Parts: sequence; C-alpha cells; structure tokens
Amino acid sequence: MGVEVAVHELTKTFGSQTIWGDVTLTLPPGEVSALLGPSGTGKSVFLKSLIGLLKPDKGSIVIRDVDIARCSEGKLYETRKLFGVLFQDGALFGSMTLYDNVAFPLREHTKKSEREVKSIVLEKMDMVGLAGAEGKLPGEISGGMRKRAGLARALVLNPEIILVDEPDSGLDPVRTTYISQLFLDINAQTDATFLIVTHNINMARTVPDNLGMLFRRELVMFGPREVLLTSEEPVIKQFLNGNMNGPIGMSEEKDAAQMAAEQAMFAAGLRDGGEEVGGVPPQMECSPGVPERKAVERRRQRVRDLMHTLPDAAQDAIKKLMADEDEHRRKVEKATAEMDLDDSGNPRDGANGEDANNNNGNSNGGGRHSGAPRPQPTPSGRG
Ligand SMILES: Nc1ncnc2c1ncn2[C@@H]1O[C@H](COP(=O)(O)OP(=O)(O)OP(=O)(O)O)[C@@H](O)[C@H]1O
Repeated sequence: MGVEVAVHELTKTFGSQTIWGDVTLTLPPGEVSALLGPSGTGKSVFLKSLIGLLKPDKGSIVIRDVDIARCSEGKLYETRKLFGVLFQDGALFGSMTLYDNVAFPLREHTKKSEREVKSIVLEKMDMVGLAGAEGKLPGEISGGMRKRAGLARALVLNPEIILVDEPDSGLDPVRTTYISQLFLDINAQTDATFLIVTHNINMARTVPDNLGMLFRRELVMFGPREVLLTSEEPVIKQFLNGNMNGPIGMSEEKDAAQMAAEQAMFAAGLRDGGEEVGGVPPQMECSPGVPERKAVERRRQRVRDLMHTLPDAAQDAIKKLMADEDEHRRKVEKATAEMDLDDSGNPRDGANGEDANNNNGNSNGGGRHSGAPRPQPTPSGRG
C-alpha cells in the first residue's frame, strides 16, 4: 500500500513573501488526492516541498516516521526514493529515445542488469499504453504521449507516492479524461498514494478521492471530494464554476470594496462568464479489466468514520453516492455472473470457483491488460 503523507502547520516563504502558511493535511495512503488553487498560490511550491526540493520555514512533513522538513540529507535521499513525479511536460531528455528516458532512473539508481531494465521498461510502457513506441524521440510524439512516457519513467522505481503537476496542461479535454483514467488504473495496480495538482475542474470533480484548495496564502479546505464539491465557501464555488463572481480576481485576490461593487453589477444582470456546475458527479472508474482500486473500500470506511464531522450537504452527497455505488456493483456482479453461465444456466468451463476469482480479483497481475475484462454497466447520471 502507498504511504501516508502527514503535513502539519507547514509554512513557506521566499524573502518577505509568504507563499502559504500553516498548511495541515494528510494524504491518506493509497488514495488519490487533488490540490486546486488559482495561479500563483504555490501549488508547485507545495509539491517541491513534499519531495524536499524546497525547505519549508516551519512545520513538518512526516512520511514513515521521517520528517523530511528537517531530516538529514541521507534520510531525505532515502525517502525521496518513495516518490515518483510527473512534471507538466513529462520532463524528458529530448535527445534520448522513450526507452532510454524510461530506463534512466533504473540505470542511475539501481544495479539492475540491462535484461532486468528492459523487462521493467517494457512493463511500464505497456502500463501507460505506449508499448511499441520505445524507439521514438520525445520530439516525434504528441504532448499526451510525452506525459505518458513521463509517467512510465515516474513508475520504474515502484514509487509509493506519485506527485503529478498539472497533467491537463496542453491536453484537449478528451486526452485529459484518458490520462485521468490512467491515473486511476495505475492507482489500482500499484495502490500508490497520489497527489495531483490541477486547474482542471472536470478532473477535480470526477477523479480524486480527496480535494483541497490553496488560496490567500492558506489551505482553504482539504477533505473527501464531496466536501469541496458541496461547499458554499465563495472562493471554492467561484473556482469550481470558473466565473468572475467571487474573491479571485484577474491577477490577484479582490479587496472588499471591489467585491461589493462587482456583486452589485452581477446582481443587476452582468454575466459572470461561468456556468453553474452543482452537485457531486460519480467518481470515474478504472478501465475494464483493471482490478478494483483497493483505496475504494478503505476510503469508504474512513469516510464513514468521519461522517459525523462533515457538513450536512457533504453527508447527503456521500450517502447518495455510496447507495448508487452499491447498486452499480450489484449490477456489475449480476452481469458478470450471467456472463459466466452458458445458455442452460450452467457455469462455463473455467468460470467456476478459483478460476473465476483469479480472473476478477487478481491484483498482482501488474499490466492493465491482465485479467479478463469485466463488464462495466454505466451508473445512472454518468456522462
Ligand atoms: N524559487 C523561488 N524563488 C522565489 N519565489 C518563488 C520560487 N518558486 C516559486 N516562487 C513564487 O512562489 C509563488 C507560487 O508559485 P507556484 O509556481 O508554486 O504557483 P502555482 O500555484 O503552482 O501557479 P500555477 O498554477 O500558475 O502553476 C509565485 O509567486 C512564484 O513566483
């Protein structure tokens, strides 16, 4: 299972500029979390602080009992091996083939033979859907493929924490959805803890288990995604609706006087440019054939435990989604059972007992193409 990342009262400044202060959040092990925030609020600085590339001024980041905000260089080096990072453009070496790019961390940080390197590189390239493209140069492929190659490289050392910086930058909406599903597939196959920094509202609404937002030099909120998606907090509503009506301004936050003047204009009918996107959509699923994410059941338990601490609107949304999800599972199980029966209602060869379990429940298969594809009925309301 991925590891927990516990951030406590973290503060980062550059000179007299406080980027954010007293940030406290815990990335639950093996779950997918996303961090939102207007441009310049320090999301990338936060990612860099998590991997120890930037030193915070105050607070702690505890991973497996090591506080990487103040540990020795040796411990930091060791702890960094738990991380895989996908930078915005994939950060590939332009003169190397995709194969050599993906092999790079293995050749740099391990003593594996070229045969072992090849087996790992091919496995990870397959996981990200790039099998066959090993000989290409980064300049010969699309931006989306470069990101996937960067992801394959981030995976070769089997990271337990995967950080992703703005995966949607430069991608069209369809490719953004594909890469979002790839993150969930990889989460299912590795059970690694994910943190995705994004501006993409659709991704934020449908992909993560948990959602947070940075604004005005602080973490406005962090928790199960239903909490942010049902929040009445003006900055969160404004961001999720992508409109001009709220505290986020053109280049910085608005002051009270400007807010009041604008409110009057919006009330008088000035259009705010956004489109109201209310409610909590169902979470995206993994690709057919990929084992279920282990995080799903753990998160359910965790959310049930903290349910009483959540706002009413979030509780209602969680209960409804859980009921829908149960119904969806029942349909999938029924369809799977029907698929495993012949016309006379008898189990088909190999579809009984252990064999059937292996096909559906094998989480050690690694590749996204392993295991029999499962039917995936679409839950109601899914786009
Ligand atoms: N090494 C540095 N030295 C000084 N200031 C820095 C440094 N790195 C980042 N900053 C400042 O920190 C602030 C936050 O930057 P950051 O790139 O983390 O924002 P962001 O939220 O990721 O923005 P975007 O969404 O536009 O990528 C900016 O004002 C930036 O200029």
